[in-house]
Amino acid sequence: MSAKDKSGRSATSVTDQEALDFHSQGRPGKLEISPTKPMATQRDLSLAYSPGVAVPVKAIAANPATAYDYTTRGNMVAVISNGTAILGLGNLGALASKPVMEGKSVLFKRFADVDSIDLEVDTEDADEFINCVRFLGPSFGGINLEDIKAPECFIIEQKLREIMDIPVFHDDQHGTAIIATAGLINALQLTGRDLKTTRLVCNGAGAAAIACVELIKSMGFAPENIIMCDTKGVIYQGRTEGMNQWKSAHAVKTDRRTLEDAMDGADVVLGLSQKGAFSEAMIRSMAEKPIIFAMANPDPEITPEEVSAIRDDAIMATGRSDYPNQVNNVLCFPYMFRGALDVHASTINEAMKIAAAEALANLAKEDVPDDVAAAYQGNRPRFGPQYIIPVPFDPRLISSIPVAVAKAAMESGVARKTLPDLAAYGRQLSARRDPIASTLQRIYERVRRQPKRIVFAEGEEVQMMRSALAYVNQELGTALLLGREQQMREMADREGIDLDRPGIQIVNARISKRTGAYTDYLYARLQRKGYLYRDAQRLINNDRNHFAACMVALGDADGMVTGITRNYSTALEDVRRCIDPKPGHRVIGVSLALCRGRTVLVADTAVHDMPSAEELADIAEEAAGLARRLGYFPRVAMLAYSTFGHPSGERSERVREAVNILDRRRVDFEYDGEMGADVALNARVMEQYPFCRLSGTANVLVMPAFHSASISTKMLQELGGSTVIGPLLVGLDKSVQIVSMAAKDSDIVNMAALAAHNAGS
Ligand SMILES: NC(=O)C1=CN([C@@H]2O[C@H](COP(=O)(O)OP(=O)(O)OC[C@H]3O[C@@H](n4cnc5c(N)ncnc54)[C@H](OP(=O)(O)O)[C@@H]3O)[C@@H](O)[C@H]2O)C=CC1
Ligand SMILES: CC(=O)C(=O)O
Ligand SMILES: [Mg+2]
Repeated sequence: MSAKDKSGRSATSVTDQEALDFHSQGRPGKLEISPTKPMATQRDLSLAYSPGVAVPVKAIAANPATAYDYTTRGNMVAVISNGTAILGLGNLGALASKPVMEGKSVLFKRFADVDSIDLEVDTEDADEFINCVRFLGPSFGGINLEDIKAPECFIIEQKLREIMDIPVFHDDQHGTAIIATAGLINALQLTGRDLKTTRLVCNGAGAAAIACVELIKSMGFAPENIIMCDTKGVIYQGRTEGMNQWKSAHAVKTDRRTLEDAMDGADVVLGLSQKGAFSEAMIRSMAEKPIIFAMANPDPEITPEEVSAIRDDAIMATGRSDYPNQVNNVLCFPYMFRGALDVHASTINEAMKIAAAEALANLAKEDVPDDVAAAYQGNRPRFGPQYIIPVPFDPRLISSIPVAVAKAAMESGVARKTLPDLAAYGRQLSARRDPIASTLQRIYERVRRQPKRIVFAEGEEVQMMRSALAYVNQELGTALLLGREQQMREMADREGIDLDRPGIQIVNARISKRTGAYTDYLYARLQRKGYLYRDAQRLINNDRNHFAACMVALGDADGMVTGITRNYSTALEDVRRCIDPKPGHRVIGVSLALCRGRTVLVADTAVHDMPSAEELADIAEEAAGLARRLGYFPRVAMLAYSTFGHPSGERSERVREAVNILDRRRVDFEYDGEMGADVALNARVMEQYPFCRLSGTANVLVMPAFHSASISTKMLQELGGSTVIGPLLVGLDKSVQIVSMAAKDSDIVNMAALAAHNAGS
């Protein structure tokens, strides 16, 4: 199975059911709001609310600029829509637009650490809409208008820009225009074209299309070389049907009347219209090395498969993430607002848009460093027809685009705050991205390059079936579902799960031809531990964890995931009966705790109850190794209740001795201790120990005992709002992951992907 087909399509397609489940599981929707200040004591209440809150109120009344210091305004953007042009789905109303708007808000946070809330305004009347939004200015640092149809969007945006003193940015217009222009600059360069003589057709004359054509013209395209089309065909001078002032501004003198006529001999076509609008004949009639941006969402005007079936000289882009060259405004709006907010910009002007387009275009030409390569679907892309624009997961976007935007805002006089050191600003921006999201993305991409056979041991459980399907749908490899076929099929039918999807295999232990081999293998391992042959036989016949682990041990599967029907330690015992530690390694559990853009690995959260000093040193080595494999530079803190000898105590001595052992082993990673968690995680506290050998706050925490590891990760999850992944099993000779009994589908798929990833390392 390959991760990409001929058109370069990668494997991120999802089923309708998966999309619905994703949105409905847990807390419905994709967003929640959480406080940033403690609200625990009477004092907190007095500060946050009456009487303390009166102080910032008066300060803001006296000087409105201080709202950026005392409230969320400076990092808060509203995503506002009336749902009249939801993606390319048309006018489905304000309520139906909510999933897209929540999605945009989440992308703001994920990609640029901008807080955002969606507001759906239930009117199609431009004046009513303007009246609703115009009074919201004090709440936000910026307004991102979304999926509002033309021509009302032009009136709405223009009016709001005039009356509001914060950036108002219609993403479908300008976000799209910036990305399309960046991609086009690069595609023109690759095909050796001069923008002054290039002939371009833009299909669609709505929000996105008009803005694209305007920005392209401002970059130097000749107006007479651009033909726009809409549902009525070519927009020519003198046309009266279906016109408005924004279309008229781009009407050209031409005899061409249809999209077919317009595309004949054209160098470039931009699709900002609807699914399937381009025919094969139209694409055939274009000039040599045509540039085709089919940007309608969710389905493009023509697919890359259709184009590659008829021509092999095209540069092709779509708005989707599962093909190369994703020309989508997600590459722009988070970073545009990041830069604008950070200089308290009063507006987003042409200079800022052009700066963003140029920065994006230039980024695609830069060499891709190692830590970035993994974001690129497993390949190190080189500037060329399949790579004209960075992908949304490129971690360099956050540190380059906002810098260009902020600089342009300062130079063009719309910044109300000056950033004196842009290089330092760039470095601060890098720290804002969420490292685990990139890490998981990287893991998925690596697995797609080398798909693996993972056995889902509890195959009769509905979560396991769903996870197996998702595993296969994401082209991570083959899912081997262990269980009784009839029971599984009945359950799958009831739940609407397609078990006949290529890539899913049902393995029935009772009728498997491998039962004998597994029993022999297990008996050979257990015969001197009090087990008879028939005991081994019973374990293989009746226990899915033993059967699955033997499949992995004997090479019939590459990895295994289990855990929802049996507690962690029981499942681990089952597995350990069949699989040994990797020679020279120790089996441990490592949890990944993700909180506020920071990821720490915590060990050992699964195996050692009260580790000795020697064992603690082993745990540090295993955890540092995992950190490295996940792409981190390990900085290991050996935690205790004391810090560097104070207060002294027997338990801390064990941790200190572990540090000495690591010294003697001359390990090749940073470590120090013993230290408290505050010293390990807080740079200011760590400064009080200038001799500490860690070059920054720790990203690997070795806990002194299982109970402290377990208690602290669970507290982080329940009280600290952290996401905790794992424990990941490390150190086994074969790849096995055990999920918690409460695991959701998405947790299981992540663990299956991690099992597949480890099977390859
Ligand atoms: N990749 C990206 O980042 C983005 C993609 N888009 C996509 O662009 C498309 C348009 O969005 P938007 O501009 O916001 O919507 P609008 O409703 O503002 O505009 C739609 C335009 O498309 C035209 N149109 C519709 N169907 C056809 C067709 N078959 N042939 C020619 N023209 C057609 C309409 O013509 P008429 O004027 O005659 O009604 C109208 O001019 C959507 O598919 C959207 O998903 C939008 C923003 C970003
Ligand atoms: C991507 C986007 O904003 C759209 O298709 O409307
Ligand atoms: Mg949109």
